[in-house]
Amino acid sequence: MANKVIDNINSFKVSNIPPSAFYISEFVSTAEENAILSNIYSAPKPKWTQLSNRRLQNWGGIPHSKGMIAETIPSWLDTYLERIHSLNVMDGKKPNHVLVNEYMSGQGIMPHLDGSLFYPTITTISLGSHIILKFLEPNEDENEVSTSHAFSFLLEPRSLLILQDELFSHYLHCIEEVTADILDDKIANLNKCSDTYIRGSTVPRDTRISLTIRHVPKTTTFKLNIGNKR
Ligand SMILES: O=C(O)CCC(=O)C(=O)O
Ligand SMILES: [Fe+2]
Repeated sequence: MANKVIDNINSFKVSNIPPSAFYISEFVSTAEENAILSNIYSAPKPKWTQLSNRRLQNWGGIPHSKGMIAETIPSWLDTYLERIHSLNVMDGKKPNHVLVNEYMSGQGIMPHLDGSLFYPTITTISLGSHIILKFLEPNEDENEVSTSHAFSFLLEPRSLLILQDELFSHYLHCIEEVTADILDDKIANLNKCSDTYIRGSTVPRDTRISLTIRHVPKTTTFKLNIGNKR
């Protein structure tokens, strides 16, 4: 299948929610999905970092508040950074970092903000399984930290999600630790998903790999002075 042609990103904007989210279903083809998954799963074991509820891989370097020592991103992965770069959603900056997260069915991620280190655009490619990404509004209560469920996105396998503005900086996001998702009224992008996903139905989860693709500022590269006689 040929690449999806995207000439106007605004036609992918998710409506009726605060700014800004763009959702592109079938951003990568099934053949591309299989190729990416096979490259991720053929990485050596030490490439994985095991957390208590999921495991991850870093590509492009380890981000740090002082910057990042840039590592070359292999071409099987860089293709997708180029494809996202061509959408021009990062102010001309090329994405240079990929966080791979693996979630088995029943695994998730706690509510969080991604933090100011990353340029305020997050892009996520989902592979292998759908998932529901929940957005939580922080409540203005000085005595108690609490949130309320604002809306959700259904992230289909092979889709791309782009988050900016308040969806980056104000609303927390999380993935619940469940083995099946109910497609409830809170899902804001269902009209942009395949019609196999029917509102009200329950969809079992499989293992999902996500690629969170971002621009990390302040990168440096190590320069080796080999044979430098003085
Ligand atoms: O897997 C996802 O879609 C979300 C991952 C995430 O929120 C993060 O890595 O900060
Ligand atoms: Fe996040």
